[in-house]
Amino acid sequence: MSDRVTTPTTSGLLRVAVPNKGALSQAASEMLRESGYRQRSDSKELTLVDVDNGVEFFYLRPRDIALYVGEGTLDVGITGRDLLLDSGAKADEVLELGFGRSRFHFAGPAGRYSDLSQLAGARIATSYVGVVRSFLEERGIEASVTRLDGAVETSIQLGVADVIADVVETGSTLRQAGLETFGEVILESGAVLITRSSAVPPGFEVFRRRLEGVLVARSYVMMDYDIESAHVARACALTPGIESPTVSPLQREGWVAVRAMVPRDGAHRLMDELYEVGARGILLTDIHACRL
Ligand SMILES: Nc1ncnc2c1ncn2[C@@H]1O[C@H](COP(=O)(O)OP(=O)(O)OP(=O)(O)O)[C@@H](O)[C@H]1O
Ligand SMILES: O=P(O)(O)OC[C@H]1O[C@H](OP(=O)(O)OP(=O)(O)O)[C@H](O)[C@@H]1O
Ligand SMILES: [Mg+2]
Repeated sequence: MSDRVTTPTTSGLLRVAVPNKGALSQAASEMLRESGYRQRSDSKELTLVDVDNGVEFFYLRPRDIALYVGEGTLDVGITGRDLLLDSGAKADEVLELGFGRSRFHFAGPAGRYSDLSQLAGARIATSYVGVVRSFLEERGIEASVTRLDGAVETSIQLGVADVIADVVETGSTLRQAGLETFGEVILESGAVLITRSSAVPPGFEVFRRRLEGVLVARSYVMMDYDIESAHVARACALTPGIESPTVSPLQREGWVAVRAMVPRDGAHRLMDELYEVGARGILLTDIHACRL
């Protein structure tokens, strides 16, 4: 990152685009709040300045965010990978944010389609024309693609399309429409942080590190325990921490206290294993923020 070019912004504030509504909006604002930034309290607010943290937030449609960032109008954005790819904007994904995960699929009436070769000559409805066209082109499949704004599942029932290509999360919308996916996943999506790698704005690294800190804080917990010095090596092998565990002497002769960050997943199993090797007073605590 350090070899990237930086360009000054006119206001001196980092200009950040945040989804104003939809599937990514709430989780994006929550993550920013956890990163120490002010967030709007009213969903009608369109912009918000956080002078103390050197950031100005613009609440925009997630589909438009990649365009603003790609053109350099805004410095940074949070949007979906599928929307970034669909836009063809010259913005780059720099961090996956761990929410808004979905898969992009072709789907048709249950039982009718099983293979992508059946797409040849089909009428495909989608809100993601860019993604679908490049997928078909790469495979040399000729089909007609129609752009719809949303609720694409209904287009088949209405006779406008034979097949749809859309975001699938739980699959319940497809099921309700009597549709099922077929063929390989077109792409795996999720919320991502984007910027222009060719012109990284000042203040971007601090912003990225704050969000990364939240990701780490969410996926790790702090583990503390006491153990006899004779067993500490075995215990530390189970809890190596990020750099290395902290081992401090206890008042009680021959015992030490150990502190290490451990992955949240499997932390309870780890507590069982630590108990087995002699650890006692084992505590798990949440981490609220972190810089590694
Ligand atoms: N269950 C979901 N439904 C829709 N989008 C989801 C879901 N889960 C994650 N996403 C992601 O959210 C982004 C699209 O956001 P959203 O659906 O809110 O926008 P939109 O379809 O343009 O607007 P709206 O649905 O409010 O008209 C995409 O990146 C998409 O992959
Ligand atoms: O697999 P599921 O959990 O059912 O979620 C997927 C559905 O959610 C989104 O619709 P959205 O509510 O954004 O409406 P839209 O289609 O009008 O964009 C998406 O377009 C699918 O229709
Ligand atoms: Mg939608």
